[in-house]
Amino acid sequence: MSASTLRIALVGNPNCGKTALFNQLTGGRQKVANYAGVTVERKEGRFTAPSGRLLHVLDLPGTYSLDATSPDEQITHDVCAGNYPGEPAPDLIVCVADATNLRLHLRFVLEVKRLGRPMVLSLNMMDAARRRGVTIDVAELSRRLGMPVVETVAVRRDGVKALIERVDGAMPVAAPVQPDDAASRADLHAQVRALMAATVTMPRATDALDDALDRWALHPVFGLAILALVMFLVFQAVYSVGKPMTDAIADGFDWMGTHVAAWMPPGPLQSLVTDGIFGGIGTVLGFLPEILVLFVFILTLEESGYLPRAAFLLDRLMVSVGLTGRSFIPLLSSFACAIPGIMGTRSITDPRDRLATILVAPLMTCSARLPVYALLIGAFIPSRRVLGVFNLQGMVLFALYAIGILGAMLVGWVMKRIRRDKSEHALLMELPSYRLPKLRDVSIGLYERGMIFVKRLTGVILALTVIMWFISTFPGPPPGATEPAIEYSIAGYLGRGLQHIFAPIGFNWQISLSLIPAFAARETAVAALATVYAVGGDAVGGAGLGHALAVNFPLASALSLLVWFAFAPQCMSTLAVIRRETDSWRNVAISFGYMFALAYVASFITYHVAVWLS
Ligand SMILES: Nc1nc2c(ncn2[C@@H]2O[C@H](COP(=O)(O)OP(=O)(O)OP(=O)(O)O)[C@@H](O)[C@H]2O)c(=O)[nH]1
Ligand SMILES: [Mg+2]
Repeated sequence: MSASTLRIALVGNPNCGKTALFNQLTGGRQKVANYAGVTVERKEGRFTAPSGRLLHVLDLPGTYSLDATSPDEQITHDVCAGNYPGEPAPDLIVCVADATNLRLHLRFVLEVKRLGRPMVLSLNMMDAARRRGVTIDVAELSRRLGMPVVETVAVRRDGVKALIERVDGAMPVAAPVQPDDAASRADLHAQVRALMAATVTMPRATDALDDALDRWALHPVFGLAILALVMFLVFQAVYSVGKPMTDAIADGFDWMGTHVAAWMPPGPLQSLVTDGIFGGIGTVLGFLPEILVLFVFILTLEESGYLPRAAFLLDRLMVSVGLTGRSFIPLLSSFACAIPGIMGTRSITDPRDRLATILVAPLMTCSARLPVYALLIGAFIPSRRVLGVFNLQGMVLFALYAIGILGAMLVGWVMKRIRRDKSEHALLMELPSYRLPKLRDVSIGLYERGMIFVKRLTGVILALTVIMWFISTFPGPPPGATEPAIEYSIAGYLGRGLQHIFAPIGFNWQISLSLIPAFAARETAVAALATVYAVGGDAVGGAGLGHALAVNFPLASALSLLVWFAFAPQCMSTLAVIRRETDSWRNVAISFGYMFALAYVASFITYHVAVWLS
């Protein structure tokens, strides 16, 4: 590495804005959110400072202390101490502190100082500090700490100038700080108090708005009512706002498919394009608006500071079902996808709580299941108003999410019964200030999610759809065949084979077959059904797949399929992440096995009750 490159590590307590700073410096798009424990991995970025010097920046998980207690904190500890495999200690530690909460954050600054490495303190969130009337004597703080101190506002483009100027100065940027003598080591708190007294004036009252909001949000009764209302509104909105857009996209694709097909000679290629690409992929793409609406809400909630409050409210309940309040945010992330959810469990200190959370995370309805739900609900549930305001389809969607959550509670409770050590941990979690979400952050988050979806669509889902089209088309029917052509194809044989397993829960061969690609990516079940029915001669463009299903499929089977997807075994990528995060094949087997059994039994009951009732 040349002498002019500088390796900087951003460290600090959780939620002080390290990642926001990292993104601002490097132009990165790492996830920023208003709760502790967002970053759980080491992330690297680089940028060229005005002087031409190349700066390597490391964003690290937040930690309250260098005595690591959870897997994510361990990473920060190892990087700072120079013990991280394959990586020398950073040239400069930029310790980030929340200027509105220095009483807490300075303690960590002093702890890092003991490492005796070159160090700069970044007083972040200076905008919020000024607004609240906090004043800090930066020069005096710098003198007392024996290190450069700069003010930053990580969420503003010009808010990191002072930090860049500081680190872009002559090398070395900062001399190694002198560790304090052993006598004063014992009492970090006394040191913090002395520093605070000499350099910081705090306004007497804390943030009045936060307190006022918390009186409602943390109220044992109103708080829960508000939480339930928030969740309910989210699913209503997904339906009311997303559905019309979905229909428009589906119609657009149908129109395009018909026009493209008119240009092509009839034959296998035309069938691939209309049935496979436009029918299959187009149908899945149509669900993008619903997914994005869901994410507008998730991202807004994440940035608002409300989530840790919800975690507090639910802690008692979560502990009683063998989880912890700490599980709440990883489980909520699993609504996007179980993979970030499972990785988010790294901030859970207790290994058993962590494992329990990992095992139930895939029960949360991930966004890949949304197209499947939306398709089946659209086909089978009438679009009616209930009590004049609520949309029945939206209510069924909400119920499906609720089934996943109840399933997770049940499984957590059973695991708690099984495990011998029943100790519980009190929930210690910081409540961040409420914050109005920034349009820019929400837009970046939405763009990222949208791109993930489109990449899946043009990657794995497209590939699987082409394969599905191929096996549904070949081999062609023998001369003199009496059944529809698809019955003689590979898909027909495979589907009928699988049907032996799934007939007891009401699945026909087409559905049984669609479960295979769904194991790679859930949405593909929709594309696969569209392709299979299209090749089989049904019109699936626009709202056609819904009609094809409604005609070919009894209601009992549809309900059974919905319940199947609520509990269905995780996709392959989730299993791979469980393997990586727990380092055990046994956990993978347990996780897959219990979900398969749960899904099968629940669908079996649903199917037979529905048949009996109808
Ligand atoms: N007002 C204001 N908000 C900020 C500033 N810096 C960060 N934030 C907000 O603070 C919250 C936390 O920011 P992150 O960058 O995720 O914090 P982090 O330190 O990376 O947190 P962990 O990864 O959990 O350790 C987000 O809501 C940011 O939008 C700032 O300078 N001013
Ligand atoms: Mg972070």
